[in-house]
Amino acid sequence: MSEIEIRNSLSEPLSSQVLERLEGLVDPELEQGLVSAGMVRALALDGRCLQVGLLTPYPCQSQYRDLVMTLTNRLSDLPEIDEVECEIGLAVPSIQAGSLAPIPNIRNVIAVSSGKGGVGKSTTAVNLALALAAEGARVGVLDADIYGPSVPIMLGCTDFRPTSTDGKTMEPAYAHGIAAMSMGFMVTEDNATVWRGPMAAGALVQLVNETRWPELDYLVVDMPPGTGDIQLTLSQKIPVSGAVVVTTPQEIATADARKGITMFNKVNIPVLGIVENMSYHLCSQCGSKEHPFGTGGGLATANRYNVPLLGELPLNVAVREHVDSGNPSVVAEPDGDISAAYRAIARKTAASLLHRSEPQDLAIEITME
Ligand SMILES: Nc1ncnc2c1ncn2[C@@H]1O[C@H](COP(=O)(O)OP(=O)(O)OP(=O)(O)O)[C@@H](O)[C@H]1O
Repeated sequence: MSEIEIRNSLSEPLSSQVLERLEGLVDPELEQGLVSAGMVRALALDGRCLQVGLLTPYPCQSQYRDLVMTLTNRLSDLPEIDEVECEIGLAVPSIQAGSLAPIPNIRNVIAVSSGKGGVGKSTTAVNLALALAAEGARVGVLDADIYGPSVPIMLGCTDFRPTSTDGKTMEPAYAHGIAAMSMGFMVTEDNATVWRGPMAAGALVQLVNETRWPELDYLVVDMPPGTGDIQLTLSQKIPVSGAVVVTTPQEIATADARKGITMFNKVNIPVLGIVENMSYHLCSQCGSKEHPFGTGGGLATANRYNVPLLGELPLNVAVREHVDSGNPSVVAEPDGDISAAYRAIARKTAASLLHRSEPQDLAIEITME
């Protein structure tokens, strides 16, 4: 990460003592001390109150409270300090993997893909998008699954029809605090299924470019399943910053996930990690953990390609019921275990994007904690 200037009005030796303590605090996803991670931006003393300004480069709002508590504990034993005030802001850098021009207003595009159909790619994409938003980011979702667009149902906006105010671009739908665009808003499934690969890919590229996206930290793209021409064309025509590969644990699914990783490697798109869906099932009778689709396929694939395993989701009837009703688990049960698992995946995905590429520019926004 590039050298970052700290607005520091503390005098020595207090300044060194504070910086040393802040460096001793290691961000769990960036695996660096707060100073080396570039998160410490401002230090000032107002009487005996130490003011600390932090900026995180990835969304992690649910971690702020713990961070502030740990930080306060670490700093308040210094004799000059009675109180610590902490401001935390989010500044997501734009990561561009290839030579394609960025889409206006969109800092990062994250593709969610699966080698095999039916593994829960759309469920993961929608929950990942909502989890990134729940962690503080500005998020949109593009449903590129042209032959089976499920995002309108999953976000509960099937009746939405795009309109245009300038005759050139379409307004996206807004649901649960995120922007969304889907071919499902415009064509019926029956129409789309007769489209050939190049026509479908062309229509999707047009859809992404002709949507009036608001300012977004992340656009999550729910890719069509598989690794054929349409997926390859999309990966080459949309400036994807990184890809998440969804799989179930069994061999037949992980074999297809491997094909997905190979495809992204071929087009130089960093694979941010693997999500293993339907990893296990908790028996509703006795609570025991069962593995209907085997174990360890996601981890083995992650290890083989040296990419992170971003998380494992259980096979849980609530996950299906939530997306079927247009209220994905992250918004239906924000304090539940499944939501926590998706939020952890969101933080890891965003951090993986930082690990795998060099940031290019930074937008700064400060909020009060
Ligand atoms: N963890 C889970 N637990 C229970 N049901 C799930 C889970 N994940 C997904 N499902 C259900 O499995 C079905 C397939 O999921 P989804 O549509 O997300 O898969 P997909 O990989 O996008 O499929 P397609 O290839 O058709 O696009 C849906 O009915 C969904 O509700």
